[in-house]
This record gives sequence, C-alpha cells and structure tokens, in this order.
Amino acid sequence: MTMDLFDQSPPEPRAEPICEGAIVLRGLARESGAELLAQIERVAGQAPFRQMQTPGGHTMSVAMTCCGDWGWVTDAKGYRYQQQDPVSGAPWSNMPALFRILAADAALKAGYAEFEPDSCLINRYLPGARMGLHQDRNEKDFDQPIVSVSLGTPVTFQFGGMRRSDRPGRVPLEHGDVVVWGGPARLRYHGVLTLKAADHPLTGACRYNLTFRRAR
Ligand SMILES: O=C(O)CCC(=O)C(=O)O
Ligand SMILES: [Fe+2]
Repeated sequence: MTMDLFDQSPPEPRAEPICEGAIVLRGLARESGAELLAQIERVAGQAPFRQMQTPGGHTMSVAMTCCGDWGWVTDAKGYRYQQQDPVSGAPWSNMPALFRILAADAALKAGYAEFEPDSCLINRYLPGARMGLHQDRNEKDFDQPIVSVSLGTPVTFQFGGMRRSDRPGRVPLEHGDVVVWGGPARLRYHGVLTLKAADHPLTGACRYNLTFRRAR
C-alpha cells in the first residue's frame, strides 16, 4: 500500500453547487492570486478604474475597468459592450493569457466546455461599495456561462432566482473563490452585499472581482 503523505500536489478545489447550473469552485484562483492582481494593475495602467453612471443617473459605488475585445460600460444612454474605453477612446487592452486560461478551466470544471471569453470586467470594491441584484443580460448568447473570480477581502455574494423579488441565497466568497453560472442559472439575479472593512495581505481594504463573459 502506498501512502500519499509526501504528495505535495495541491488538493483539488472544493466544488460547492449553489443550484442547477451554478457552482462555487473554492480557492481555484488562490495560487495565481498575486499574478492576477499584477495583471489587474497593468490593465488599470492603461484604462484606470472609474465609477460609471447608471442609466438612471446614479454613480455606481463599484469602480470598474475592462480588458478583452469588448468592455462593459454604462452611462446615461444605457448598459452596453463597446470596443473602446469611453474615457480615452482607445481600445481595451488584451485579455492576459492567464485570465483566459483560468476562465476556461473554471468553466470546464463547472461543466461548460470551450468557454472563450471576449470580455473581462474588473470590479473594484472599497468598504461600503456594493452591487445590487441584477441579471447579466447584455450578452448575445445566453448559452455561454459567466465566470466570476473573487480576489482580496471577503464578501457575501447573493444568488437569487429568475425574478428580482425571489429571495436570494447567501454565499460567502473569499480570495481565490470562483463562481460559475450558466445553463438554467444563466439569467438568475445576483449581487454582492456591502463590503465590510477588512485587511487582505495582497489588496489591503479592497476586493476585486473579475467577471468573464462572452459578449458577442
Ligand atoms: O463582484 C461580484 O462578485 C459580482 C459582479 C457582477 O455580478 C457583475 O460584474 O456583473
Ligand atoms: Fe453580474
């Protein structure tokens, strides 16, 4: 009999189903956290984080930037994807290979093969920031899943039903956790509760979230 006492390979991340079509892959991005954060800094060097306006005229508490072919933006004219940063007029920077590989790997582990995101929205939350319940529905093809990577301080993710009024479940998310939803869960309402003050060795008081999508 052989024992695995000396096996140094990292354990498989725990997979926790939320509902049919949605799953949390605990710690899947933990090992690459520092490199992901370095890439976020590079992207933000070209397209700085900004707090955008909702169509209703409110300033979002979350600051955002994007990379990939298509960036998600919002202003008085509405929510949409576009190929240029509205602040600079320049194209968004390329999606780092590490981002693409992580997103495809997470999707595959969740049962969605051949996910090739063309958009990465990078959300930055400071204490007090939140994201209300919403559906991700500005994409062309709802057969493509969403991959959502949490970095930095912990937060409570809300995952609800097909109607805004459906009472959402609460999923605590930590640095390196990845949530994937698609199929029957693709249009479920979701959001995050107000970020609490905390200190993370890699991000200080910040939480970052990478949302990978196939926009077109
Ligand atoms: O920050 C999160 O975990 C969720 C972000 C989100 O739902 C979005 O960007 O559409
Ligand atoms: Fe979302």
